[in-house]
Amino acid sequence: MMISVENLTKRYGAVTALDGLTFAIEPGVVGLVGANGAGKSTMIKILLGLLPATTGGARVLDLDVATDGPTIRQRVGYMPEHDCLPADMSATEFVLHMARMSGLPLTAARERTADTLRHVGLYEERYRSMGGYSTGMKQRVKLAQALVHDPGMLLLDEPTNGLDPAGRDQMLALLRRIGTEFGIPMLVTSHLLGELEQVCDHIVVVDGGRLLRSTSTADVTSASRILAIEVNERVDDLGRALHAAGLSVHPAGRQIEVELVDDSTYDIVLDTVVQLGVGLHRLERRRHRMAEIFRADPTLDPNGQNLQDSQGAPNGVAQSAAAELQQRWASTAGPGAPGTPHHDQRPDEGRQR
Ligand SMILES: Nc1ncnc2c1ncn2[C@@H]1O[C@H](COP(=O)(O)OP(=O)(O)OP(=O)(O)O)[C@@H](O)[C@H]1O
Repeated sequence: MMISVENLTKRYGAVTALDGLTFAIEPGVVGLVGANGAGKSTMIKILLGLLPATTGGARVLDLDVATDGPTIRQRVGYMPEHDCLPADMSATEFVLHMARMSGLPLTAARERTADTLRHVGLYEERYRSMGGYSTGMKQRVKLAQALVHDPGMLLLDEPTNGLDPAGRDQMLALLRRIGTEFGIPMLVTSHLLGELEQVCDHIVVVDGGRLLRSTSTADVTSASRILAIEVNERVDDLGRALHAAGLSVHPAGRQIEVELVDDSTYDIVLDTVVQLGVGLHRLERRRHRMAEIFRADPTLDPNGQNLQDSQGAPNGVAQSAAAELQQRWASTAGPGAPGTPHHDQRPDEGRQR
């Protein structure tokens, strides 16, 4: 097991930060997701053996956090959430210092520092003072110092915090590469479920210190029976034509979704696209999204907006918009007819990433 947690409770005076958590996770890229204050940082500090549990316990790489803290911290690389970098040092000086602190001889530490900074994507800038770095560059240095001593596992606290959408995507891709190419298992925290499900093999969801769900991502995000179609023009015409051809059609922003009945559904879609003479940009099976399990069961999701990322509109909005457009395509009046509103954006579409 990479991490196992048993009946773990942590109280700070009257505040219960973790409340009787039990779960076990195999090595891989694992996400710990929860709104701000859910208890993620507390969990990481307990796993590092830096903070004692109030009751219950945990094991990391089969070591007991209560008694084996120093060994855990030798074997695990830790990226803290907050900015902790000395402004007047360069990335090279800082990461080299951390490599030396972890016990590497000077030559090896120099080599590892250069390699690690290159892996995280810091090049010429690595000789400049970190005070002038962007948030993205600082996050990369924090990641590099966690990696430099070749740890057996990583604990990363909010590595995408403060990054713009492009920076988030780059950081997530980097983490995925570290997990798969270098084979380093990791626990990464975020308050955004949508971004963790892109890169994690397993997700643990906490809320108010309690466990909501611990699940393999593949179990939840398996392929759905929905085909997404994107064309270069005349989306409404295509929607009407597919409906007329007998398919169950739903608008989805600039895309159209149809229910996949069997292989003939693909033929109908392709024939219809050819008949209309429009350009086909994309035809693919949708995957389920993890937020759907929370939408399906509101009792699991007391802080839905936080867990659902930026797509957390209530499901009813999607349903009524879909019904309206379904009607529009079924009728001959076409778009623009009175009483046919155009808010055809489903909550899981138009993601601003
Ligand atoms: N040292 C402390 N003393 C008292 N309360 C604390 C302390 N550290 C955390 N808490 C409280 O414990 C709860 C969990 O905090 P924690 O920092 O673990 O959450 P988090 O999920 O990491 O949130 P964030 O992403 O905002 O850091 C919060 O209610 C927080 O206010």
